[in-house]
Amino acid sequence: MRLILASASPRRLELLESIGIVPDEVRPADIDETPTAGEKPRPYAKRMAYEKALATEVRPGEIILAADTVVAAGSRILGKPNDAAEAERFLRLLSGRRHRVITGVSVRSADVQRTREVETLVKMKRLSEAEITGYIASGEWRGKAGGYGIQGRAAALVPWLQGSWSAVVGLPLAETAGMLQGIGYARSDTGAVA
Ligand SMILES: Cc1cn([C@H]2C[C@H](O)[C@@H](COP(=O)(O)OP(=O)(O)OP(=O)(O)O)O2)c(=O)[nH]c1=O
Repeated sequence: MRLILASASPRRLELLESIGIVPDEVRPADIDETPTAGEKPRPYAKRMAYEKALATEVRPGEIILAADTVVAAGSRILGKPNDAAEAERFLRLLSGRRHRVITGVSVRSADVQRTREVETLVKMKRLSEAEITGYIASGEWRGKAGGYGIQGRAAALVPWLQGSWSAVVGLPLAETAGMLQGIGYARSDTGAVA
């Protein structure tokens, strides 16, 4: 089986490789990411992962893997900020609060598609003005849901989380490995030990 990672996210590729799963090809999916009216973060993340996998052509012998990560502040969906001002608004919204990070994952073969979502509770400390300014200046908010990356400087802003760290970074590894196995992908397909 050939594994096709339908994602442009460098984090997802690194996470997969960290558990010995090396995609044979990376084929990013381009879909409309607009939420439907009143759509809640959890169903939205699941739908996005489903649609990314569905939008990617699958040939016999291939497995498509796609994911989508959003930050939820209450029922508000925080995606990737468009600019520094929006990233700053997101940080102010999350400051001192518990919030949820939801990652949808979808796997698809020529015969079947399975999709699920994983939710993690994250506590962000109350941020000082200096912390907000410094973080925005670092540029690390770019391309990251909610405007922060827990794998970098923002680790200093998150005292705890409950759930899956890898899901926050972009791919819940235990769940993804299980889903890949369930759809017929063996790690030995990559030459690594099964
Ligand atoms: C919350 C958080 C998100 N992120 C990243 C993971 C995702 O790359 C990104 C959310 O954007 P996504 O839309 O999920 O993914 P993407 O646009 O980067 O890539 P693709 O759609 O092609 O798969 O936010 C972190 O790296 N660290 C974090 O702590």
